[in-house]
Amino acid sequence: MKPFGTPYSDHALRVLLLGSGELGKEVAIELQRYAVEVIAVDRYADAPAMQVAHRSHVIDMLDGAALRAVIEQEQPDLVVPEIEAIHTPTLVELEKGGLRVIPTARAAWLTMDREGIRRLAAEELKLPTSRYRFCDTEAEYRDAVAAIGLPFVIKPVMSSSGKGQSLVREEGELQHAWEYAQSGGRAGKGRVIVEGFVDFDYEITLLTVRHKDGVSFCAPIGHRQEDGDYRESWQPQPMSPAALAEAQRQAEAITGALGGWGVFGVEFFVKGDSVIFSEVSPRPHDTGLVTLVSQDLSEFALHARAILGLPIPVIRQLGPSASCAVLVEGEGAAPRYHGVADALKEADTQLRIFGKPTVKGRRRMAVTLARDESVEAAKAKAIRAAKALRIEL
Ligand SMILES: Nc1ncnc2c1ncn2[C@@H]1O[C@H](COP(=O)(O)OP(=O)(O)OP(=O)(O)O)[C@@H](O)[C@H]1O
Ligand SMILES: NCC(=O)N[C@@H]1O[C@H](COP(=O)([O-])[O-])[C@@H](O)[C@H]1O
Ligand SMILES: [Mg+2]
Repeated sequence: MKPFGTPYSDHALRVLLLGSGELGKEVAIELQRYAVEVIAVDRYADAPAMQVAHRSHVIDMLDGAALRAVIEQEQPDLVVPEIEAIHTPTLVELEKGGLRVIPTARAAWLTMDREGIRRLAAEELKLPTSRYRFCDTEAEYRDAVAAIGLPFVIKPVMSSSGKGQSLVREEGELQHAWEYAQSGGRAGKGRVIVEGFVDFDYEITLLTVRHKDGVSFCAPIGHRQEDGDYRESWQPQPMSPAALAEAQRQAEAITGALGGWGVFGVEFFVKGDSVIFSEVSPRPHDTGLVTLVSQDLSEFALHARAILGLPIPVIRQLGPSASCAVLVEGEGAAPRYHGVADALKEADTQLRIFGKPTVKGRRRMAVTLARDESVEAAKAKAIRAAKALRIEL
């Protein structure tokens, strides 16, 4: 890596963020602390990370030509994907020509699509997963359902935050779930995965950092999901030593196979001592927002250090902590936030408002963060803070 430089100069260390949501905003802030020049890209203007970046571009990141053009124009030292929905074959091509993609272009390519990562995890690495089938047509879907049985989960192969995802418990829900998967994905109609429902005691994200000196794990993060999207997360999630060791083994296997440097959010279902791999993000994870208060180095600070080739000698967990996502539903632009003072009145409480410019449907707009004597108390406090907020559309 070349020396650290000065933004706006010809020797600036330049990072191009592909995706500029709430997670990218925190990564941008952490990179700015090292005077890295940050260029934020997303599909719409005034996205959260664009508001703290040195400059920004609005492009369709699924358009290979548009993606190539912005990278050629900006000549970044590092390209940092922040979402899945990117034309990753273009990143693979450009990497061959010397472009550095975080963690690797292959990792971004394999995880943009549920099929790539599921086949790597289950078929190559033999990690335990739910039963699964991929289908392109409604007839194949009906066959998959017959093979896998009820209940099952259906998801578009390209989607995140639960978009297009349904849990199907009864025959009568089959048709609607198929139609929702066809309309709800980020890249339009097409292929879906049908997964057998995993009956778990709890689920975790194991933040795994691959950096110049090896692999570090954060304490496990527990979370609760609704409609495939996270509502609360907490750290540390209590686990048996056997389950934690097994989760770490699988996380090391999957992140090692993906390679490169950076933070990975490895998701598992846990029942007793048995640990089932679900999926992995080769980047900071939404449930990891809790690390903004639960660790001395948040997942965003860790990502910045890892990708810049800096050391991570220790990660300090600061005690029981929680985060609560603040969602709004409706339609409008430039929302107003009421009750901020109320949300912050309790000790050890924090808030991040992302500054998303518009809402259409349901959207995560902010997160509350809290620490307390126990994970339960921290969670209750973060929920109270979130309830104190009112978003006016
Ligand atoms: N096979 C399954 N069995 C049981 N629960 C599941 C299964 N698949 C998904 N879920 C539930 O739905 C949640 C979201 O699923 P998943 O992580 O695959 O979706 P996603 O859209 O990729 O979400 P994100 O991008 O936010 O991680 C899981 O955290 C879990 O609670
Ligand atoms: N589970 C993935 C996740 O949380 N991704 C985060 O949400 C943003 C998209 O939000 P939006 O849908 O409100 O634009 C992404 O840019 C990323 O920060
Ligand atoms: Mg997930």
